[in-house]
Amino acid sequence: MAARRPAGKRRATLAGGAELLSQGSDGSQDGGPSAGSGSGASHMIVAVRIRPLSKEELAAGKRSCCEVINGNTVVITKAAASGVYLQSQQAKVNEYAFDCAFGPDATQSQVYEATAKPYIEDLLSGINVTVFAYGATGAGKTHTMGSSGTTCGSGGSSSGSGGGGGGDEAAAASGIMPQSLVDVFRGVEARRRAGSGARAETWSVRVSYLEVYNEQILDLLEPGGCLQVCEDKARGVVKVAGLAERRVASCDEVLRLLRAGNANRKTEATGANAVSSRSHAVLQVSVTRAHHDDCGNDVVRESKLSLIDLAGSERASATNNTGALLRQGASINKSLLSLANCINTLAQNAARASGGGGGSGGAARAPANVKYRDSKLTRLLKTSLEGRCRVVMIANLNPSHHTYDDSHNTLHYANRAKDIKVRAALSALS
Ligand SMILES: Nc1ncnc2c1ncn2[C@@H]1O[C@H](COP(=O)(O)OP(=O)(O)OP(=O)(O)O)[C@@H](O)[C@H]1O
Repeated sequence: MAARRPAGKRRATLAGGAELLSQGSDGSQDGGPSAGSGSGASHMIVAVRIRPLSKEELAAGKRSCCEVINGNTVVITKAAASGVYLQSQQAKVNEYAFDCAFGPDATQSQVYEATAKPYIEDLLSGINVTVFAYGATGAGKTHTMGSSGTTCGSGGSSSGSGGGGGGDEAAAASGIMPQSLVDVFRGVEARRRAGSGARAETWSVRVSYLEVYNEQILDLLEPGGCLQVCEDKARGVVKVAGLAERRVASCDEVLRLLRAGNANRKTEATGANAVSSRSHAVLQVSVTRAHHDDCGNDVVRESKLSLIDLAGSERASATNNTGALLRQGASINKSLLSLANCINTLAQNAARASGGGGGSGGAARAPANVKYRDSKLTRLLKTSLEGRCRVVMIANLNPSHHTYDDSHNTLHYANRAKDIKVRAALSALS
């Protein structure tokens, strides 16, 4: 389903040393997840998912303003105001092409298989992988990520048979998180069996779960005070000091932790969603492989899968929020705005590095400074966005013509994100 990449790619280097893969002069895009494996160059995969209108929305007369064509293009239409004569008020149709796009009938497993699934092998080879869901409030991010923590059944057990058809079906119905976890444990188990010979490999999986709420980082597994982000520049890693990590042996165990963590997560009923996530939630799954090399030295390699359910972007006028909800909304929007700014700067730097403009007027200029420090969210995502990582962004849309502006903004945002190129590298040895 992902668009394939034609030849003719160019490379450039970002501030901070991240290597970018620039867009071809013909505007062609790099390949989708299926194109990336090992430590080769790849870009940020951007997918769009349009959720179905609910019965209530249909009964209230809401109609869809966007559709998917050709498996990768979203067409969004702004209806003309009735009885208008001005050109500016007439119907507008815009088209945006992505790596893949899913309409309201797409299943959870179709979305997973075309986005995150191909990168699980990369994770097990030592490459960091980040998947995040973006979109307005009520657009379907939590549904897509499966972050409400449904079961993955016996298919997710690292010590199980690897079969567990019923469990697999349950996971497949439950979004990116459970489906990724099933494949992580299955892959670890396969490698454990294959590597249990001469080199005495050991594998372990640990998880942490945090939220960024009102610009504070809070541990969802062991609630307490606010935590600080710290950066190990030498190793190019960002860490959260004091964050609890639990060693886990199965997918079901992770989902139990996820459900317990969700009980601590901030959700509220807003004007736009009855159960609106008011924080950005980050589930990190660290996979560690330890073995002896040919000289008998201990070698430890760790890679992280970061699964992120962002809080919804929202317009105060649409949500009718007041007081604390309004302040939360402002904080959510601030961090999403700083994420958008980082994405814009990275995209401009990529365009400049390729001589493709980005406002530079031709000659390549030094890359602009990317303002990761503007929010906790961008500080956390720094290493994910600037390279050494596989990144998947799934932009979610509520198709209602009432939320046209939100959907159009989301498409615009996702379209910018398409231009960020990241290069995966084997994670630093720990
Ligand atoms: N693909 C889908 N198929 C069926 N129902 C969906 C789909 N996506 C979302 N929904 C439903 O739409 C509603 C809003 O979805 P969800 O809670 O995932 O939105 P959200 O983007 O996470 O919102 P917020 O940012 O406010 O937390 C929920 O009732 C959810 O079950």
